[in-house]
Amino acid sequence: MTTSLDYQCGFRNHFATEALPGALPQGQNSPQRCPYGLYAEQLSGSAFTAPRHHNLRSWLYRIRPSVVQSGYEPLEMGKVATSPLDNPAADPNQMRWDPAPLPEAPTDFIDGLLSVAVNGDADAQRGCGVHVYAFNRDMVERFFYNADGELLIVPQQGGLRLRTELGELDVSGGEIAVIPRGVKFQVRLAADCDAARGYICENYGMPLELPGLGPIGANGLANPRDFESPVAAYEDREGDIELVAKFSGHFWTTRLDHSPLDVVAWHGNYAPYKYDLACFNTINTVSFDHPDPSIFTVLTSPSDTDGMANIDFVIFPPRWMVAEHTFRPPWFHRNLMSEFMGLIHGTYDAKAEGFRPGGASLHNCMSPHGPDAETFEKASTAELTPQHLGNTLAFMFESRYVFHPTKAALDADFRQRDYVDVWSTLRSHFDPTTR
Ligand SMILES: O=C(O)Cc1cc(O)ccc1O
Ligand SMILES: [Fe+2]
Repeated sequence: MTTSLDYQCGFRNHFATEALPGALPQGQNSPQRCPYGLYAEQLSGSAFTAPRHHNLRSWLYRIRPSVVQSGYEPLEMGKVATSPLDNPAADPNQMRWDPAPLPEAPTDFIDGLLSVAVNGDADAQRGCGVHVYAFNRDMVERFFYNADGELLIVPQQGGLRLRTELGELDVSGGEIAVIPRGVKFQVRLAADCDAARGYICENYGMPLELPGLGPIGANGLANPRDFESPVAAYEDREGDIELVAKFSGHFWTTRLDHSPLDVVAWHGNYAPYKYDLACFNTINTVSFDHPDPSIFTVLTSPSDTDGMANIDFVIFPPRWMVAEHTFRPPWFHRNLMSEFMGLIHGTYDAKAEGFRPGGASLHNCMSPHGPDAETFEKASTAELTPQHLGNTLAFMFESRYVFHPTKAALDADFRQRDYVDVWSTLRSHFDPTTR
């Protein structure tokens, strides 16, 4: 039996939490001596001088400071790629993949990572890596941190227990979690499952934030109070421990003689968080036409250009469809922004079949896409009564930077090489004599 976890609520609140009474220093960050003999350590997720609304840092009170580690050695991780690739291979073809198979051999979260597409430049802190994970073993004596970006984890199958320096989070299909850049953590399977699969957006750029709501007003879409961060939890454990780092596109490994999850208390606004996508307050048309999918933005990582996201995380949640005299599914389109999509469960309203839960699609900058032929025929003649689209949860990582699929993804036997055929039977219906 797993115990259910406590959380602190609110998006990026200035949290304060202690696992032992009085462990958190009061009134200052760096007392001459911290309670319980703890060490103080600041973890900065932004430049010290970032504007206040982008300034991210937490103070950690831990049993040993993070500097207590030995030297890092390179670790071969052939299936994980970072942008820019050595041989970038983006092309304008629409691409789609079936779900990555679950492993048969014992595989933990790190070994179960496979990169699908990457963009931007990790060292320049722009763009992202899109990965899928599939694993069947807990990380036990192994921990991980990522200096290249924050990790947006989108579970598709199976529950995860994320054990982080700042406390623990449980997430499963329909929820998401974000592990900030640099935070040490390990991933275990939820008690009731023996394998897990999902998607990861490794965001090299500005940390994800809630989108501005403009004329929507003060409420709606993802509401801040529905985000949950962990309470402090620590283990005082010695052993032969491995700490894996991803740094500048490469993996590195070092040994520790203790668990890095030794933070007894912390305060600040730089912390992991989770969010249940079912909490999303979906706003859509109640008159006509299919709005742009930006209306479904959960989180956004801005770039240096206003309105052009480094990454938008967008969902297509269960909702009512009520538009009158409208072709209701997504329209045919070409987009400056590049679109990577995944399906958490159910069916996506632009694709009658072929886009399977756990699968993925990539429609790069200006590559045409839209409803498949079967969806187009059905939706063009459907009776436009209010319809509840219940069994569906898709998402998109939309980016201003072109995605470069990895060689592994291009060569994967679960890639659908005939994807473009889903549109091949769309014929001309043009008749200049009939309106
Ligand atoms: O291409 C897609 O399926 C994603 C998408 C959905 C939608 O409702 C409108 C535009 C868009 O790019
Ligand atoms: Fe699209």
